[in-house]
Amino acid sequence: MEIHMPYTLLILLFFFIIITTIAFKCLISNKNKNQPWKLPLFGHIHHLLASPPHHALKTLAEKHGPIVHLQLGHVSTLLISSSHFAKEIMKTHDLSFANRPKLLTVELIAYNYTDIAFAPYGDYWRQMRKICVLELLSAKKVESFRSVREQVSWDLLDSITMQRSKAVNLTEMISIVMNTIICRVVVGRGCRDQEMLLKLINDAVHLSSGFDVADLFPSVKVLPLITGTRRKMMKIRKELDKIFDRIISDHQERRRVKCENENEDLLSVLLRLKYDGGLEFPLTFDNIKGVMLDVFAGGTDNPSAIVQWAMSELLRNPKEMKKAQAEVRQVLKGRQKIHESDVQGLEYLKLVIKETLRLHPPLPLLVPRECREECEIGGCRIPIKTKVIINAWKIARDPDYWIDPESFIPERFSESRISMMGTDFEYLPFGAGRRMCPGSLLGLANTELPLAMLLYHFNWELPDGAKPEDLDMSESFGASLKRKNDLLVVPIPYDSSTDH
Ligand code: HEM
Repeated sequence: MEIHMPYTLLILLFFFIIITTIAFKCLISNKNKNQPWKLPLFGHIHHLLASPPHHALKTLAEKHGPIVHLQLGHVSTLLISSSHFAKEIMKTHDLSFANRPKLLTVELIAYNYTDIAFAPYGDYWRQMRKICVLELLSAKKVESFRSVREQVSWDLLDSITMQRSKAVNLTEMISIVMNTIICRVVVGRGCRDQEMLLKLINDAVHLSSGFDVADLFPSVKVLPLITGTRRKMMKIRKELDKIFDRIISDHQERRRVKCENENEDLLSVLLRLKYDGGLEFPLTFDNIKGVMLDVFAGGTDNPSAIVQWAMSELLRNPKEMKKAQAEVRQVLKGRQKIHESDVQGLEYLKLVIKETLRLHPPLPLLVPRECREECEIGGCRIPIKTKVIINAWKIARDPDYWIDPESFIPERFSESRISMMGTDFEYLPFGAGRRMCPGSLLGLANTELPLAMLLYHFNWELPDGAKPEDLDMSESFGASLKRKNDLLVVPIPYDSSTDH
């Protein structure tokens, strides 16, 4: 049922929230000072909804300490902002925090939590995670899509070259590249309704950030009806479902004629597992759609954001840009086309990506966890169902762990052994522990080749003679941490003969 919001209802709702807010006054306890704080909640929610939440939460942590208990609406939330407490959550007590919170927005969109990212910790999640790690996103599987990445990167080269030194919208171009790669990885070729699919997923993930009013007041059942969240999510869900159904039936039709030696795309793997049987939880079509949703959501926007931020940082730091270009040009020695094997030797490029992930992690607050067994963190008892937000973005800019943390210095990783794979808790672009990202290999492979290609074939300038320091670096918090404004740049084709 849809309720079209009459104003009186809205006003009533507003007062209801204020009253419950006052009743639930936000208890913020600073564990460092061992002193409870009481602050009106509404101001904080307003800040969270108004500015990028990782910024607002950083300010909160600076004021109240690295472990803060806050009542976000009706949701009891633990905010973690230090490497020490991140390790407590994701290593020492990983099992106690292996759940995800239940969000109405996710329930509506992620096939009732039967995807992987939001499935509750338990046997079903373990089965799906195993399929993910062994069958869908293993190093061998990622490697098998090498030719897809090469072809799509070469197509990008052609479309930029055609612009003949006019300004190009790199944001749009990179998004298309990532969309195309992930469609071919999942379906074996371009998806029907590709653009619409990705828009819907983007809208869905944006609404599922956990900061939607309906998710902050889950016990107010009428809220999603009044705010329109339920209507919006149901609309997205219906459209998405239709597209996924068409993709699956097209795919089954095509696969009736099976070609020998053809690389198995991810949907083929899932359908094989469905029909071969033998799984403790036989896969339904909804389960398959849930996994596809995760792969599209994780595999499109995140790598796209990394390439855009890396290019933005290099444009703002010409010395580092020159160094990255010199490396790839030296390795390729004037060859016409870049291949994935060339990327293996690009040490500086990898440092650039690492430093980009430090300053601009696509998921700055990771994916929230939820406490499933009572435990003690920093001397506090954490009850079951407490939601946990880890501000990985703040930790990765903390002067306690990083020298000159706001500056882009890829070299900082050259001597350091800090890994991005969840063992060093001051640097967590892919999270850590049992629920760590299983798609890091695919995500990085999809990032490295297009970035190397951009650096090899072109020199880059900002339009209208703008200076590096003029480049706007504002962020927009959504499905992933993106540039607020599209990245417009002028490509100058690089002529290797001028180097000699
Ligand atoms: C390269 C960019 C990527 C980044 C930075 C990234 C980051 C993350 C982070 C921070 C988490 C939460 C980890 C935690 O809770 O500790 C996560 C979870 C997840 N990611 Fe990624 N991701 C990326 C690419 C991908 C790709 C390409 C896929 C799939 C094709 C993917 C699929 C997932 C899934 C399924 C989860 C949930 C795992 C679970 O709950 O068991 N990600 N990702």
